[in-house]
Amino acid sequence: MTATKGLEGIVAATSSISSIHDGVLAYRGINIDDLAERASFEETAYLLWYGKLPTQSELTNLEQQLSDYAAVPQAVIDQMKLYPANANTMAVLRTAVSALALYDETANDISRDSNQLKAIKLQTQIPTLIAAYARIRDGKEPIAPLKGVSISHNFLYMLTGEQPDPVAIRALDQALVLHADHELNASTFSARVTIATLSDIYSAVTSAIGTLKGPLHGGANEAVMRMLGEIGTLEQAEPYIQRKLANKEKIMGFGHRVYKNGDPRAKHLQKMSRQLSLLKGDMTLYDISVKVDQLVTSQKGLKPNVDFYSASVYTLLGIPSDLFTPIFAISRLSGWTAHVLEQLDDNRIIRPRAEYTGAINQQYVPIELR
Ligand SMILES: CC(=O)SCCNC(=O)CCNC(=O)[C@H](O)C(C)(C)COP(=O)(O)OP(=O)(O)OC[C@H]1O[C@@H](n2cnc3c(N)ncnc32)[C@H](O)[C@@H]1OP(=O)(O)O
Ligand SMILES: O=C([O-])CC(=O)C(=O)O
Repeated sequence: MTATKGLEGIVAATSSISSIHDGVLAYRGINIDDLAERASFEETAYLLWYGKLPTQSELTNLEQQLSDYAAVPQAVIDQMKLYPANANTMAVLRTAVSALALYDETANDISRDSNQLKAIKLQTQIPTLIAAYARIRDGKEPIAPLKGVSISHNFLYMLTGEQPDPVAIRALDQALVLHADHELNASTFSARVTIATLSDIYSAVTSAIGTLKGPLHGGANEAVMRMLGEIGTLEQAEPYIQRKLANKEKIMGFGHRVYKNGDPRAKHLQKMSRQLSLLKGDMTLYDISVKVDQLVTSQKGLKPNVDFYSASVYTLLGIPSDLFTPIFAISRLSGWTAHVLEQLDDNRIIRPRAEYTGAINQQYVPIELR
């Protein structure tokens, strides 16, 4: 038995949800480029869950459910008020999603219908939790979700209490479409491992949130913004990147296990970042991002991944950086739960082997002789 470090190149599941072939990402066979330009996030979530694009009445029905279930139990909001003020926002989300399970009598029902309904509820409650926490930690009262608006609209509204700009709603919605699913990425794998033990969907999503949090995965978008902030000016970009590369430090938002010629999602986020900068009349953040992109691409041959330009997009939307990875979770919840449903449709516990590299034939030594 020989282990492959990081399971690189190992095919660990069959799936009909999303595919990556020759650098092209597709959800249920539809190219992400088409979806990013034309689909709403709600349509995309429907596509991932049900395997086809919704008709108008199917979409209206899903939107109605998302609107109906957006509120979260008051007890969970009250608990969030007791969390330490300096808590990590992904840790808060992980804890709050776990707490949601305690207030759902159907939490342990893993039938398909019940899990599908819980996926819809989680899809709309997670934005409510994140927005509520963002206000609580700023000493403000959470704002109740609006009825009859999209997830992107509601999230931006619940953060500020103001009606968001349609351009901001569209930008966030497109970002959510782009992040919704990505084959067997680390957090989705976590979700599948958890549900494959016949645990429950809340446990699977909690595992996935904990996995997405890491800076080698979803946590990279927040780390990108930290880096762009440290760089500060266009002139500083080159010396900063040279220093990092000379110290063999990783540049966050670059590189990918699966894409070696570039992440097909990055160009959409770059375009969005440019458009938002033009609208703002301030190109600084975009120009620094492009400079870093050029430097890392030319000097390391590494291309930006989905996390790189999403950092400037969210910042230009006025979103604080500790909410970037939670926003990724809002989107990826659709993919995680689609994978949970798929895993349970044809389940087998996921239990690979390890290549043992430790000592062998050791004797037990009594404690007084050690
Ligand atoms: C949504 C997402 O999860 S997208 C990924 C988000 N993560 C990041 O942006 C973090 C930065 N990137 C990375 O750490 C990696 O590229 C990962 C985690 C995405 C992929 O990791 P792996 O497939 O294991 O690639 P690995 O780390 O082996 O990289 C291969 C080589 O490129 C180097 N490399 C990879 N990414 C980077 C980077 N961002 N900066 C500098 N060097 C890098 C590695 O150091 C390694 O060099 P070596 O062969 O000299 O040791
Ligand atoms: O697939 C991966 O390894 C990481 C990624 O890009 C994602 O989860 O969107």
